[in-house]
Amino acid sequence: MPSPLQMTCVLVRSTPLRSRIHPSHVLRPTRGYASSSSSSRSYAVAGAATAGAMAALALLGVGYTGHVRLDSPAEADASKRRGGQPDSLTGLESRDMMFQLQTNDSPGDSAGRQAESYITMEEVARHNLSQDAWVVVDGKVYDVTDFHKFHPGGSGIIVGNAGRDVTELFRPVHPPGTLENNLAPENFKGVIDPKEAEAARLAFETEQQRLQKARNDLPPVETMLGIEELQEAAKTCMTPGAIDYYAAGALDSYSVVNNRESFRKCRLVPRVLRDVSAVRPQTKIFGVDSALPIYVSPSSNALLGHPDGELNITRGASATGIVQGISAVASYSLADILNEKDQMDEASGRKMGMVYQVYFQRDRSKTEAQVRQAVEGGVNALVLTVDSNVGDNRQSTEKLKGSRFSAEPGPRMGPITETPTFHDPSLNWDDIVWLQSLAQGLPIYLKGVCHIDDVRRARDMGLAGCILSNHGGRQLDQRVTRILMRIEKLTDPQLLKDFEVYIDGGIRRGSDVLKAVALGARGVGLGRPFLFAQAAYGDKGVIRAVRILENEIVSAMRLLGLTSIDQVDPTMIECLQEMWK
Ligand SMILES: Cc1cc2nc3c(=O)[nH]c(=O)nc-3n(C[C@H](O)[C@H](O)[C@H](O)COP(=O)(O)O)c2cc1C
Repeated sequence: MPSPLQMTCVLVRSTPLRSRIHPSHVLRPTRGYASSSSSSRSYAVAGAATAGAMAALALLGVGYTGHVRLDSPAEADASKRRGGQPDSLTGLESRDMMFQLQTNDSPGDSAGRQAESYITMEEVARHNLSQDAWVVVDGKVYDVTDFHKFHPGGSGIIVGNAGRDVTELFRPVHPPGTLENNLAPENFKGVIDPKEAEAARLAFETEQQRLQKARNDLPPVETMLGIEELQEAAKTCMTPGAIDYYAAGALDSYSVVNNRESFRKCRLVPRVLRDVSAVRPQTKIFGVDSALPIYVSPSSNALLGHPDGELNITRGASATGIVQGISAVASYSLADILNEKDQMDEASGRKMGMVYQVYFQRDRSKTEAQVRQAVEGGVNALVLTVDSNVGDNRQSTEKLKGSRFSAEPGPRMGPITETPTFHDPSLNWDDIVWLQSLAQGLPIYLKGVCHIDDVRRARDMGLAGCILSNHGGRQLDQRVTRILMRIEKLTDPQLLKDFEVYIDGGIRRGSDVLKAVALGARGVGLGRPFLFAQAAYGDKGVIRAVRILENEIVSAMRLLGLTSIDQVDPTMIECLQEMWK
């Protein structure tokens, strides 16, 4: 007969979208516990870890089926407080992910001995350095010292929050199983005092309730009339951290502001007395038919704004006939997104356009695996981003972390002094040949180019095109923001003959799109507008954003005397002299 404290919890995921946890990644709380292996300590760890896992998975909005024996009064009470059933969890159908927590230790009945085994937040706070980094997620403590260097979202976000409870930051952007897939059992250090965990859980829930209410109170999506209005609406139902992640620019955000300003400093010159009864804004982007000369610029962490994240964008892009760019560090896996695309293609009877953005990782085998998966998955083109070979340096983000998580100045030096270990800083032109060998003939575009000589070199290497971009002002601040001037210089008919140039950054109106096209762009990318739109209204927000832009593009085309996109030409734009200074 099993001991009352022999617990087996088997949780099985209900959606097929996420990746499978390998049996070797099963979390075994007792093995990883930092201190002694006394049974009372092991029990405390196992019990709280089980409770924490349940709460975490439920809060992630994922349904599970399974069972758990919670025979200790403390566990039963904790479960009741969470509104759960003390001895069973039943739920949605089971499919593809299994998460097991097991311990066979004998009971320890002393509350004193249990408390002894907890890790305090004070102790966690001592591990706040890049060479000694612990974090708390759902009341459990993890040592992420080795892992943070390889974090796809950058080392800085982890090191900047080392020594703290990161549940609120972690949960919205990581699918279940992330910790188990990336950390060894030894990295699990134990659990924090349930009182402290409870306080963190309550704070999290209060914030979730606030956000849910704000989401319910959003005005109907049809009332949104402009991209910036959509963005502002989204901010009302996002955490300050999420808003900052989407909106922030590097250092002084000079480039973010100037991306927007540069469009305002150009004016359109209409032609009159032309029959504009039938206007066709359609064009080809990345070799694919597109309803409009716009595409979704690949951007990470859509999940931060909405639980369906990038899938919202896939649905919205498919419904409106525009191309979706997938970030190499998207919050949903490429497999999930391709799966969603297949479903949308089947439902609509046409194939949506999709391009995959590549980062060169230090571990080339990972880059190779991603590229192969994208090519085999049927994407239309590869976009290699070449402007991000260091970690993020967003000052507003650093400040926010400080105020939200600690009053202490604490060492937050990740982004500034750490050598990035995810991005390969040795990336150079020779590597392009390697990417070409993997691409199996798919067109490759370079994203993040500004200098005319780099554009020429890309063309000479047989690439399909370049995206003139400063990464939405998120990388090198003060990087050239007069990108329209650059593109004008590119209106060398020979250069643009067989080579496509795109532009992104600060495009918020249909007139901005036409200005870029007038200066020689094949099309334009938008990053933040789609992130925010889906954050507020899911796929409906994405569709609304496209409809807003479509409406503006078509009406501007009529007013400019244009019936098709190829009629837009450089004589229809004047840029203010100050732009060229
Ligand atoms: C939150 C966020 C995440 C981004 N992630 C990526 C990324 O993973 N890869 C990439 O090439 N560009 C990324 N970008 C840059 C966008 O692709 C695009 O260049 C930029 O957002 C365009 O500026 P806009 O936001 O003003 O439209 C990101 C931008 C934002 C705002």
